Amino acid sequence: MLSELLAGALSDAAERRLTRPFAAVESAALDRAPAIDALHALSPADRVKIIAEVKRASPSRGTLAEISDPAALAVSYEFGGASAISVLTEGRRFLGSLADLEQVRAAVSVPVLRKDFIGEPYQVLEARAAGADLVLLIVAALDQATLGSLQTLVRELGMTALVETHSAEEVDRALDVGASLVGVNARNLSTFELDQELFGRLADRIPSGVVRVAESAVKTAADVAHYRAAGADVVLVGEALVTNDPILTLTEFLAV
Ligand SMILES: O=P(O)(O)OC[C@@H](O)[C@@H](O)c1c[nH]c2ccccc12
Repeated sequence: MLSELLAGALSDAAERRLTRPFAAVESAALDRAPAIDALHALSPADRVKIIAEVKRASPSRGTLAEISDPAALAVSYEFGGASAISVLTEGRRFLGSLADLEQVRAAVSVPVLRKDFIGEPYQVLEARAAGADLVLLIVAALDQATLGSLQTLVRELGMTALVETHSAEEVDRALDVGASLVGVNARNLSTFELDQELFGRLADRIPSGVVRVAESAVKTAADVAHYRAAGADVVLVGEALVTNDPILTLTEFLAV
């Protein structure tokens, strides 16, 4: 499934490139106001931090929410205390777009993450051109050389990579390319199975100085507390926020 998602995202990027060539996206990326320092916004604190996700649908859960106004949702997230906003820009299965990201960027002042299946520099430049401060890089989808070169490009553009892992070996690969923000996704993107204990098993492999992000499988405040107790600096939440009152839910989650 993961390779299919990546292939789809790359083919959609190739399509966009026909009307918006590499050089045009590159100059748009360089023309943007500098990216916000996401590492600072997400740095370890005496309270858990939350990345709140704008997510309409997913291949494993189907349609989650309408979200006709992603900017309004993101404003609620910011008001509710989110430290950053994740925007799913994958169009085929998650029903997102770069336009969603641009609207969110214009509406909030916290860092914004492009959540997509990224495999080539063009997509990183698109992210910066749309105003993203963070880009997701999924270790399982990339060979080590590509992971390293994409992480370098993200840094050169002043952005931060959230490097997503799902095993001890993938955590080591993330650290090998110098990741400063490492995510552990409870969901296996090939089988869609959830393992909420995975973060706890891998957290110790992530050295202090690297920000630890627990991704997926948060339904209740108790789940946030569980990840926090296991060492999460940041928790990334999608479904629970788009299917409930976002401000109330965030307030509850941040009170753990
Ligand atoms: O809706 P949830 O279970 O709270 O999960 C959010 C986020 O972790 C999930 O959307 C996600 C994590 N990694 C991804 C990679 C691609 C697409 C989506 C994701």
